[in-house]
Amino acid sequence: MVKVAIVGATGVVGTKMIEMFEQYGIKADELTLLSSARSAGKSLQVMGEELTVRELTEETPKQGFDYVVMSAGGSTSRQFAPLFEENGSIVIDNSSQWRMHEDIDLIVPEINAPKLGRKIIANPNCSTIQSVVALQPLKEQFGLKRVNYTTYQAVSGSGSGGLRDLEEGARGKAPTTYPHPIHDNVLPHIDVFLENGYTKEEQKMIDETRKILELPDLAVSATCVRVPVSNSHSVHMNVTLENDATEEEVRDAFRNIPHITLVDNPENNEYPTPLESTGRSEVFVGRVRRDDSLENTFHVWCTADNILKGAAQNSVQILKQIMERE
Ligand SMILES: NC(=O)C1=CN([C@@H]2O[C@H](COP(=O)(O)OP(=O)(O)OC[C@H]3O[C@@H](n4cnc5c(N)ncnc54)[C@H](OP(=O)(O)O)[C@@H]3O)[C@@H](O)[C@H]2O)C=CC1
Ligand SMILES: N[C@@H](CC(=O)OP(=O)(O)O)C(=O)O
Repeated sequence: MVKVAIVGATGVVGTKMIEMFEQYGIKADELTLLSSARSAGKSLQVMGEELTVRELTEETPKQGFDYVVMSAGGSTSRQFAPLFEENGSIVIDNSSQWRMHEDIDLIVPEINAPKLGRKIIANPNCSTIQSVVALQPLKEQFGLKRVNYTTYQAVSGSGSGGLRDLEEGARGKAPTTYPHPIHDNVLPHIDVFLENGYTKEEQKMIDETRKILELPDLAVSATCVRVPVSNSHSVHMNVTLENDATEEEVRDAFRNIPHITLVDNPENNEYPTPLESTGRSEVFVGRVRRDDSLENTFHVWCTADNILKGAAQNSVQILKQIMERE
């Protein structure tokens, strides 16, 4: 009897998580949907069945779940993930709370697998996931020396509040999630500002890239920007390789990888866009070109569905990876 719980089931990520369970054929004999008191009692359709959402309380972890997938924010994960772990559950956590802890695995299934030292497994930051998926073949074929990211992040990354600010902002309503209007605007500000002048989102991209790619000394920098796009993040990567390559060799590194789609025909106006990435499982790359201002350096443009590959899909892939191993 396999018991699975989804915490944050009513959120933007949680709702997609339910769809991903179906798509990835996750077999649960008992599925429990959890939220805060706000949504408890609500009904959600899961694989043709109506399930009632229940409130997550300190008693819930004692119910003996085998697997728990959490996407309910950092403070909920901080409080509850260890309680689930103590009660024997394997927890896949979508928040940034545990990612950089030394004994916590930070997993992108196309790149690495959990060692399961701890029963909490962290799902990386959304912009980082799509970026490392694109960087991995370059690392394998040419070696990586340096990466500079600039992101163009969709409002769905801020959950239902971000989507509301964009939609209602178009009708002149003041924002409640962002400090400035996002409609007709661009904000060089995602997550909180740190003492070093970077935002936490930028620092997450730097730290998590090094951890996932197992390159602790990789030179990485990032500027993260919120744009008035509903869904799918775009990342511009300026990548310096250890060994030089031609533009075509860099493009070839992306070809024939099932989870990467190369779209790079500028002569026909063909390149990845967030609109085309939405609803798709792969990471898209294109606009590959040499950066003549630095040795062995290339520009790569990358888009992906931040709620799918950046969150729900990656978490469910981790769950499947673990279930198939056990
Ligand atoms: N990998 C990544 O980069 C990403 C990670 N995330 C993570 O997932 C989280 C949720 O994102 P998203 O779905 O977009 O946000 P939403 O605001 O759309 O949804 C939040 C969900 O969390 C639930 N929740 C909030 N507080 C509690 C609580 N105390 N106990 C139980 N449930 C609670 C909400 O329940 P209710 O309906 O009752 O309010 C709701 O289901 C983020 O905060 C982030 O940590 C999100 C996007 C990308
Ligand atoms: N920060 C991401 C979403 C998110 O929740 O990220 P994290 O899990 O790293 O806090 C965005 O706003 O697009």
